Amino acid sequence: MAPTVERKNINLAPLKAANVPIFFIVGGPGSGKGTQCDKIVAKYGLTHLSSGDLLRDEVKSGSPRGAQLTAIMESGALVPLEVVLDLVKEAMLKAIEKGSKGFLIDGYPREVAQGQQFESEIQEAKLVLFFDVAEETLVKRLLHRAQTSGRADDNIDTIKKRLHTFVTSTAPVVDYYDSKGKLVRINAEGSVDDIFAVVVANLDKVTSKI
Ligand SMILES: Nc1ncnc2c1ncn2[C@@H]1O[C@H](COP(=O)(O)OP(=O)(O)OP(=O)(O)O)[C@@H](O)[C@H]1O
Ligand SMILES: Nc1ncnc2c1ncn2[C@H]1C[C@H](O)[C@@H](COP(=O)(O)O)O1
Ligand SMILES: [Mg+2]
Repeated sequence: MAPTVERKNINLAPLKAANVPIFFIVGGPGSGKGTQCDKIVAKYGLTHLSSGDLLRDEVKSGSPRGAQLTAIMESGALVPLEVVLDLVKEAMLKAIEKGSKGFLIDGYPREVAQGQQFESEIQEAKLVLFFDVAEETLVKRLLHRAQTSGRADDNIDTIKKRLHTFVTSTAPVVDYYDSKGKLVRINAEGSVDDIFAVVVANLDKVTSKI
């Protein structure tokens, strides 16, 4: 049963007024979103917000909402839109207070409605970076990560469910932003550095300096 979602009345004015660039980072589980975001942050100084990390922090906080999230995340399903969007908004506002010059929203949107709601309430994404990786490679990477990550969802059963969720719910996000001319499809099978070179070539096209 989805958690009853208490909506928070979040004042977005400071975020909207800042009007900083926002990039959505999309890709299957294990596609390298976090890895590439770390490198983008080091080069451009943007703020990296991983929706998965924000949810794991909420779980760690011991809040009643966090307890409900654990079961959903371990099942490989998506957390309700309202929950994850409120967490992202709150984190963005905190970062704006600290002078953020822009955002990498990693792991969001995971369904088209998420992207539409974010963009209607906050602002449009400048670009959507999609890290395109074959399922076989994703599974190999996640099973390797499982050896050290300690993540409850890094196990073959949950990995398979997360892959199914990606295909059914998130793949349409790729088509949606492609149809809007916002998608950058990046073959992310190669080395971290080779992929990052393609990321930089695309980010530099959009903003001479972010
Ligand atoms: N280009 C690459 N080649 C090989 N391994 C990679 C590459 N990019 C990332 N990895 C490794 O694959 C695993 C998953 O990477 P990462 O955590 O960045 O993916 P993610 O898309 O953020 O995954 P999740 O959605 O599960 O958070 C990590 O162990 C990472 O070190
Ligand atoms: N944007 C999201 N919407 C719904 N659920 C989400 C979102 N981002 C993360 N989640 C849940 C479902 C994922 O399997 C887990 C872990 O996310 P990850 O980006 O793989 O760390 O959290
Ligand atoms: Mg990640």
